[in-house]
Amino acid sequence: MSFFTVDGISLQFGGLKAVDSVSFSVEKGEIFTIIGPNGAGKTSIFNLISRLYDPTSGKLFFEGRDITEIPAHQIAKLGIARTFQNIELFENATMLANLLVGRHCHATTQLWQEILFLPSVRRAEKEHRRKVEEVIEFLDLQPYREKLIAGLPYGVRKVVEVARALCSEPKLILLDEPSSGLNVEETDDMSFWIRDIRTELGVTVLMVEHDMSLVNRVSDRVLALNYGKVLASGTPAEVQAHPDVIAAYLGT
Ligand SMILES: Nc1ncnc2c1ncn2[C@@H]1O[C@H](COP(=O)(O)OP(=O)(O)OP(=O)(O)O)[C@@H](O)[C@H]1O
Repeated sequence: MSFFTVDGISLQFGGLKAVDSVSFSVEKGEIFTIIGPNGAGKTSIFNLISRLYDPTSGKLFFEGRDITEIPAHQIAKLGIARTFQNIELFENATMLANLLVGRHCHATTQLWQEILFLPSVRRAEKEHRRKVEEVIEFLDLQPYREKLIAGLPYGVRKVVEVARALCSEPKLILLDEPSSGLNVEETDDMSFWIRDIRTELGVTVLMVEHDMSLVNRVSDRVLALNYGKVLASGTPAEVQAHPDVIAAYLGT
């Protein structure tokens, strides 16, 4: 069985099939990208995987386990983290505080233990801080540790969003349009981070992306969607040469 499998999943909003019987599998260590024109259903698939939406039909499997009915708050604990297209950080908190929130799924201490500040609480805090510092180092975010998110340039906030997801120590990371809003140089940097996340941290990457230069540089395999349905899947070159994909992008 594959590392992660989407099996015949559908999502209906009233009369609209946003996702229509989509199936695909991601292998451990892959960078797998979903592409498609606006409204194709890409973000809806991410929202299904992170369990923000319940599928109308179909199943999701992670490491051989059926996760279709796992509640959203337990998904991070299983080892799946995500970023959002429109950056979801606490604007008026420091970067460090935002990254510590990313450790929430590893919280093991109870409120009463925290009030008494028991040794177990101090040990857990040290461990959270150690992990967060590792991620800060990995993504070269040292200069921004104590800065408020609201004061950071957009390109840095995009990297902090990735950092927050990495702080939960995921096995699978979902990146929703990591290059959106970035300039060419920042997109270049993002492509290096994505490859390093796979190569150095061993995290499997499932990404939604519009920038085809980034898609071509980092993806092992690509899945193209339109109107909620799979048009083609394969290597980036195979998918982009597929007549249905060309027609969807040209709007013919
Ligand atoms: N909460 C919702 N209620 C009703 N319709 C929705 C909802 N969310 C998405 N849709 C519709 O479902 C379809 C798929 O939307 P989705 O956001 O998944 O597409 P997308 O491929 O991510 O698009 P984009 O590239 O523009 O982000 C669209 O027709 C959209 O209007």
